[in-house]
Amino acid sequence: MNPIIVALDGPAGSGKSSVSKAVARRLGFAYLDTGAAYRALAWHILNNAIDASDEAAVVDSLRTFDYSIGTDPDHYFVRVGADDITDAIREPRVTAVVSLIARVPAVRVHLNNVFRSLMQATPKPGIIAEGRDITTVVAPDASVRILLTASEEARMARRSAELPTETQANTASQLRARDVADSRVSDFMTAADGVVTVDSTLLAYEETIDAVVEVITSRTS
Ligand SMILES: Nc1ncnc2c1ncn2[C@@H]1O[C@H](COP(=O)(O)OP(=O)(O)O)[C@@H](O)[C@H]1O
Ligand SMILES: Nc1ccn([C@@H]2O[C@H](COP(=O)(O)OP(=O)(O)O)[C@@H](O)[C@H]2O)c(=O)n1
Repeated sequence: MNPIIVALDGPAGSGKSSVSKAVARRLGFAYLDTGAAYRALAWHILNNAIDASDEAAVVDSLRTFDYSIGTDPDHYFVRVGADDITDAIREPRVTAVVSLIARVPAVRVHLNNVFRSLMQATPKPGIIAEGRDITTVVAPDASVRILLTASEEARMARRSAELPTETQANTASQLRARDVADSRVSDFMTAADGVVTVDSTLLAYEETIDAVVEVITSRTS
């Protein structure tokens, strides 16, 4: 049987990764972090000293991009070849170049095919895939489509709490710049037709999980 697909989009720091992972655990679903693939490609490019602004070189680097990701929420990992880069892809040097490579159309086409294969191959009854364009481009026919939002202030406070070595001002300006760059590629600030918005600004973390689970169960049972 085809797995139930849940598509979830939103801006940086809205809670996509942490909430999707927790929701997947609760429902016995798999979890697909699509941003990790863009981050892994950015890491691969830095690792091979390729200029991230050179589109042709970025596209060429896909030939040697041997990517794998864990979709079990309890065994999450990100690898390129034999390198485990689960933590390395969160480093600010990777975050700083990821939007540059994510704007390249051939990169998006390549990764979207990877995402669709991973979703179809899940051994679980469902999979929750999160990113920027899952509800609109990667899986517009998903059974459930959600936009997870939060005010810019809340998102910045959350990201700052995760990156204690960075100054708050640095984290905020990087997050803002990335949202601006990313929103030129995908519209993840407004819900497309049929997409349910969950605003987490005034919700506690557990309440956000409950709200997303409620949207999914009300549409799949
Ligand atoms: N109400 C909330 N909803 C979602 N996340 C929250 C909430 N309150 C605090 N957080 C925290 O904010 C952070 C959001 O980060 P993350 O899940 O990586 O977001 P994204 O994947 O959208 O960038 C996590 O550390 C999460 O625990
Ligand atoms: N579906 C997606 C997911 C991520 N991305 C890109 O990948 C980057 C990292 O995504 P992420 O989800 O890990 O970022 P955070 O929101 O967790 O900070 C984004 O800034 C986008 O440039 C994308 O273009 N499309």
